[in-house]
Amino acid sequence: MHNEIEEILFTEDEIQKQTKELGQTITKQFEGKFPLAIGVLKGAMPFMSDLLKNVNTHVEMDFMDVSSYGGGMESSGEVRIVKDLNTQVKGRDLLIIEDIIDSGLTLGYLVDLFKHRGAKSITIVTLLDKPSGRKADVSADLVGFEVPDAFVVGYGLDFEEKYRNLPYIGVLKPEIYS
Ligand SMILES: O=P(O)(O)OC[C@H]1O[C@H](OP(=O)(O)OP(=O)(O)O)[C@H](O)[C@@H]1O
Ligand code: HPA
Ligand SMILES: [Mg+2]
Repeated sequence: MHNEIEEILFTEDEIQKQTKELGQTITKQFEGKFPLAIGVLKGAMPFMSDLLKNVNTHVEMDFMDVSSYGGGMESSGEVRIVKDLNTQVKGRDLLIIEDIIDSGLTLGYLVDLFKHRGAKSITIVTLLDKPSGRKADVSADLVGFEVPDAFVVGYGLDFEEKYRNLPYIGVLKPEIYS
């Protein structure tokens, strides 16, 4: 698996350090509130797990499974709900947790949906931001790292459902996806 990676962009240590800082910021922002932390499956799972261990105030957790890449490298442009929340968002402070914002179509869809459902506030935290990919006018409130215009894998991010279990973020060797 590791020999299929061309370059490591962010090491496990760098991710852990950044995650700790994001956790501290979120702690300050939500102290005394009881936000609903929404992990966007599947990609956000490792980041959500590490991030929330660094948040020192009460949070409720829920998950939404949406998919638009179907395993490949291009968004179909159609966001499909695979699993909805179990929790009502009306009147709640939401913390949406993403692994990456690329075209922004996934996040744009979720923000519209949660506004429509009557969320009190929506805060977005993403481990990675790829501004060069943007098609929808959305941005995160908190960003771990900015990534260049490349398809990245690891730490939750997949190519054809593989590489999510890498402990770092990297770029695949071209022969893997060509
Ligand atoms: O900004 P966008 O272009 O919409 O891309 C970002 C979204 O795409 C990926 O999810 P994907 O649909 O691949 O599902 P997965 O998390 O199960 O891999 C990623 O985890 C984000 O949720
Ligand atoms: O660069 C990416 N890698 C993996 N999944 C993704 N989903 C959107 N962009 C990406
Ligand atoms: Mg994916």
